[in-house]
Amino acid sequence: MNLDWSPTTSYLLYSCVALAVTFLFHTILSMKSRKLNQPPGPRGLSCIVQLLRASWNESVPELAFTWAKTYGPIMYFNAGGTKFCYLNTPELSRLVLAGEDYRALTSDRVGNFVSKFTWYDGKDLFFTKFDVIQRKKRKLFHRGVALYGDGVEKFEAIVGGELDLVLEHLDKMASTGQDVQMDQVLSEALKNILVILINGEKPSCPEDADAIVEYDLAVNKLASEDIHLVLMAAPWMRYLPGRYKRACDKVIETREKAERIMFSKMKETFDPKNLRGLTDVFLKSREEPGYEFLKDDQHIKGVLTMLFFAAHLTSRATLLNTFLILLHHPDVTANIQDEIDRVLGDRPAKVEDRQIMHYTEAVILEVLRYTTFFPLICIRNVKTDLKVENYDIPKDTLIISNIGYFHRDPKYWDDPWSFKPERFLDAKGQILPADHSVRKNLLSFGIGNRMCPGEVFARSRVFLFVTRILQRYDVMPPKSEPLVSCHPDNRVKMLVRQTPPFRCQLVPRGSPN
Ligand code: HEM
Repeated sequence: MNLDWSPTTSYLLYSCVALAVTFLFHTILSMKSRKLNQPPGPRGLSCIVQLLRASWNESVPELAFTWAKTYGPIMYFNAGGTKFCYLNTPELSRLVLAGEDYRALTSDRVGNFVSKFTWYDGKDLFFTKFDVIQRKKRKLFHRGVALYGDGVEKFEAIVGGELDLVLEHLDKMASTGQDVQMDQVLSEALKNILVILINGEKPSCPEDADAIVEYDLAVNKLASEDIHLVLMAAPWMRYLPGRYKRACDKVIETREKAERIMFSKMKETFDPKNLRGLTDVFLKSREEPGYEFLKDDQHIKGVLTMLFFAAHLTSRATLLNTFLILLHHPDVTANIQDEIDRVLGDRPAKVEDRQIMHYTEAVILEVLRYTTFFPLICIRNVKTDLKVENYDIPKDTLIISNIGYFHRDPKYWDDPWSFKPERFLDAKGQILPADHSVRKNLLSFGIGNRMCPGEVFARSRVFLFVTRILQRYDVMPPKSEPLVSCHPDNRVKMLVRQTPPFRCQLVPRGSPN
């Protein structure tokens, strides 16, 4: 047999051996803590091999799903020195992440390789402790987004403006009778709205929004399981030529431009009497007592670029999943259109209409459950040793809520792999209240002190998009290609899983076809 020891083969072999040794070393070190009554879970070499294989194939959530079936409601394992505890039920997620006895101990996140590398050693808003600085940043986020009072009107105007452009674009395409590339048209509007939220104004040219998206995709690649799990255990891998170094280099390469657009350009034209968007809110606040830490530009840059990361692909996934699912469920589309005709007639929806358009709201909740495109969430760090259900969870374990598993567990959801908005409605067709047991089992936005602060923004925006587009068009499968499957397995695998590109036909409502 002729073995060809090319540089790539040697590199791969070297990397695999080095990684296996690193993981094994940490696992042996962790054996001494075995005396504790830790929750069940995979152990030893088999755990490492399965994890390495899954991270290579970007299928850690699938592995977590299988393990949850094997090990039950709570599981624990050690991956190369990082201790993980997965909560595989909504009850345990609520208890450990938000319960009175636990939440003070489980509200921290810690910097990991991605946050340290990308956001100046953890000067962001996500991978941080729940300390005074974090709470102040969250407060400024709410002040800047201001989805209350006049803020709602401003939000409706921004989204409405972008939707006008979307409809103009769609009208042109629909009039040619050609299929519409839905993901492209909607993504464009979504990213513009985020840039407006951050800067207070539209990107000065399309390339600016694209540059931010390019940076965002680079960070997502670095944060994806296949890369970051390995870099967490073996940070030195970033210096070796190959996929890990490439991922790190891409972040550095794209960061400068994104920060120039979101921060430096705004700083140059900042006027404290005329606050345009979130960047200005942060710039102004650094003059307030208690907010001096913001005089370090890296804190503001870290928050802004991290916000784009938190908001962009999650919103994109929700909106595109909604349309892809509607294409497969014409009955659901017809029900939404009935509700639009009954409640709105020809006027565009307002955010407050969410409270009376129960069916549309139920569809959005079911999209979040059925697709669960962000399957492993929360990622909190345990502050001290914990006892959960008689099990010992050591200090510094990472707690993860495995919503990818329990959002599809038949114990909580009847026929979980079917799309059924009715599960969120009562017998009178009213949306179940947020404290209803069914709603409480849906944890797409997390729970507790670190729950997603962008939930209202995200759900309101999807609502405005869906109602406006379905008010105008019937959406139908494409003529030029088979309809892409809407099954959650058929997704582009990354940290926040995305629909594959898809087309559809848009036919103006009421026109003969
Ligand atoms: C459907 C869309 C979205 C989903 C599913 C989602 C989901 C999540 C989840 C699961 C977390 C972690 C929560 C926890 O640990 O308990 C989170 C955190 C966060 N999200 Fe969202 N998110 C979405 C949209 C947004 C948007 C639009 C924004 C901003 C405008 C945003 C900003 C944030 C921030 C800043 C955090 C970190 C909060 C903290 O650590 O204190 N998200 N999100």
